[in-house]
Amino acid sequence: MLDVTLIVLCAGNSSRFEHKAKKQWLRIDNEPLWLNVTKKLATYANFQKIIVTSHKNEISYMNNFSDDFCFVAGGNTRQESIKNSLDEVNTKYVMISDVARAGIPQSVILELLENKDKADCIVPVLNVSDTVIYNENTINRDNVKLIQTPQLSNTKALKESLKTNTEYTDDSSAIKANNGSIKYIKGSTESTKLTFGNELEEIPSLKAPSNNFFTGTGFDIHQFEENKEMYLGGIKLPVEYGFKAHSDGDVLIHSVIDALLGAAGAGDIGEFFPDTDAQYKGIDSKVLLKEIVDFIYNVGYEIVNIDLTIIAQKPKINPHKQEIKSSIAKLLGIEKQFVNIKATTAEKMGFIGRSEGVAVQSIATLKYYNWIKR
Ligand SMILES: Nc1ccn([C@@H]2O[C@H](COP(=O)(O)OP(=O)(O)OP(=O)(O)O)[C@@H](O)[C@H]2O)c(=O)n1
Ligand SMILES: C[C@](O)(CO)[C@H](O)COP(=O)(O)O
Repeated sequence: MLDVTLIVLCAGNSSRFEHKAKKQWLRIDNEPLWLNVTKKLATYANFQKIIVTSHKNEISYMNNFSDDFCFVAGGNTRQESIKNSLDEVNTKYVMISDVARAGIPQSVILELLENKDKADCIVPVLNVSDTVIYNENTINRDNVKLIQTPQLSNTKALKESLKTNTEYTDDSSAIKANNGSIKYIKGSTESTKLTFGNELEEIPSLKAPSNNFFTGTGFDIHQFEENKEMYLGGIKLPVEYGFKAHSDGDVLIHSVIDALLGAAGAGDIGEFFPDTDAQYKGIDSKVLLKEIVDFIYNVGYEIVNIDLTIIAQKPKINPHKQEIKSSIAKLLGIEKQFVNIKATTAEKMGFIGRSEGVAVQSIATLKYYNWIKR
C-alpha cells in the first residue's frame, strides 16, 4: 500500500457553473460525479486512505453513498477545505484532486507517484500554445504554464505552508511561497476543469444520467391551537385557530418536505431542522421548504410532481385549493399542473374527526437533472 492519502475536494458551491445542479452532484448514469470520480481514482493506485471533502450541508447525504471513504466537512474556500482534510492525513504524502477535474487519466497519477521524492510538490502543467497578452502586451508564452490538479505534496511541507492567512489558489503556490521545492510534470488536456458547464462536452467518457424516477412519501399531523394564525401550504387561512408546533405549524409544507427528502434518499425534516433548535421556533415553513428545494436541485434532481391528501374535518379546504396549489408550485419551482391536492374528512372518526387537528400525506416524484441535453 502506498504511503499516500488521496483527498478529493468536493465542497465547492459551483457558483460559476451554469447548470441547476452543483457539478459534484451531476449524475453519471446513477452515480453522482463525486462518487464516479473518486471510485475511478481509487482504481488508479493503492492509496492508503481516501478522503472526500464535502460541503457541510451535504456531508450527511454523501455518507449515504459509500462506506469506503472518509468524509470531512470542507470550509468556505478551497484552501480551508484542504486544511480541514489535512487534519485527517497521517501519511508522508498527500495527493489533492479537484472533483471538478473529472477526466484525469491514470497516466498523470502514476507519473506524480513516480516523482514523489523529487520535490515538496509535484504538479501537472500544460504549456500554452496560443499567443498570450498580459495588460495589452505580448509576453513570452514559454514562461506561461497552466497548473492542474491532482498535485502530490509532502504532507509536512503542505501543512507548514498552509499555516497562513494568505489564500492560494492551489497547493503548489502555497508550498512555493514557503520556499518549498516544486517539480512540474506534463499535465493532460483530459484533466480539463469543469467551471462554467460547457467543459462537459470535452469529457465524452461521462455517461448521461439514468432515466430513473424516484418516489418519496411524506406525512405530518398537527393539533389545533386557539387564537393562532393558520398557515397551510404557505398561505394564511381565514380561521380563528392555527396549529400547535415549534415552527409556524404548516403541516402541509412539512409533509411536502418529507416527501421530497424521501424521494432523494436524504432522511427527514428533523435531520435538517431539529425541533429542539431555537432558531426554528415560530419559523415560516416556506423558508424551510425553500432550503430543501435548493438542496434537491443542488444534489442533482428535478421535481416531477407532487400529490397531496389533506385529511381535515375542519377547516374547509376546497375554497383554498387553487391558492395552495399556486403557492406550492411556486415554492417547488414547478408548474401548477404538477401539484395535485385532494382533501377528505375523517368521517367524524378519531381525533381528526373530532376536529382536533389536521394530517397531510404527500407523494413526490423526482428525476435526475439531465445535464447532457442543455
Ligand atoms: N470551499 C471550497 C471551494 C472549492 N472546493 C473544491 O475545489 C475545487 C476547485 O474549485 P472550483 O472549480 O472553483 O469549484 P467551486 O468552488 O465549486 O466553483 P465556483 O468557484 O464556481 O463556486 C472543486 O473541486 C471544489 O469542489 C472545495 O472543496 N471547497
Ligand atoms: C487548483 C486549480 O485547479 C489549479 O489550476 C485552480 O487554481 C482552482 O481554481 P478555482 O478558482 O478554485 O477554480
